[in-house]
Amino acid sequence: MKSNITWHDASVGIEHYRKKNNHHSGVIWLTGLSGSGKSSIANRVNQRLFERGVQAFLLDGDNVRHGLNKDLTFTPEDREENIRRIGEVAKLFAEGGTIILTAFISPYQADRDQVRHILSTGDFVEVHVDCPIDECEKRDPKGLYKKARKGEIKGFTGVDAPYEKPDSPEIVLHSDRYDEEECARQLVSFLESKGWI
Ligand SMILES: Nc1ncnc2c1ncn2[C@@H]1O[C@H](COP(=O)(O)OS(=O)(=O)O)[C@@H](OP(=O)(O)O)[C@H]1O
Ligand SMILES: Nc1ncnc2c1ncn2[C@@H]1O[C@H](COP(=O)(O)OP(=O)(O)O)[C@@H](O)[C@H]1O
Repeated sequence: MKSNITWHDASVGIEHYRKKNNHHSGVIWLTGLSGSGKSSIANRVNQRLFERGVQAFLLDGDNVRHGLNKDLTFTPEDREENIRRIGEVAKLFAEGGTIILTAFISPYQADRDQVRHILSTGDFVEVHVDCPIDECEKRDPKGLYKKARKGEIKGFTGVDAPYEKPDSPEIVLHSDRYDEEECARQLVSFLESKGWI
């Protein structure tokens, strides 16, 4: 597979982009149950960064599954491949100087670790959007828990498929205790404290 493929180093690299943008670049990886608030929080953070002139971009679960990953299902193997591809895409964005926010359930620690390890140390921020399943189920913004409880969706995360909480995330957002605005504020101030922005 790997033979006949040559790596090309570009003359403009990650440090040039960072210098031009005047901020760090890397991957802000939000993980959590469906309905925990990943998309809402990531969207607000992206908006805040944009308003500050930061080169930021949001990759969101449902949208990626409509395009790049539309061939993938929700088996453990396909979720792994989903996260692997997203990780590679996120890495390219980071190399181009962007702060990329991703909002995927990404239920397996090993898959999240794999993404962490393809990035340079410190360039991957694992964000646990922590919300108890009963609260997620109460919100049920897309009616999917209802369907899963009725058996109309099989292998739904938190119902009949696992969610492995992050072992050591860089930050935990308690989206059951704090509203969207406050969770977004906490994440932005974390990025400030790390000198990313
Ligand atoms: N079986 C099953 N389990 C979990 N989620 C399901 C399932 N089927 C469809 N959906 C919808 O797909 C969204 C999750 O896609 P992800 O790409 O984030 O999932 S994963 O990271 O590969 O596990 C998820 O979106 P969010 O609610 O935004 O998390 C659901 O809307
Ligand atoms: N603190 C909070 N953070 C994020 N979303 C919240 C919060 N409190 C309530 N919500 C609501 O919960 C729902 C979460 O949906 P969504 O952002 O799509 O979650 P996910 O992407 O994790 O599936 C939205 O309707 C949102 O308005």
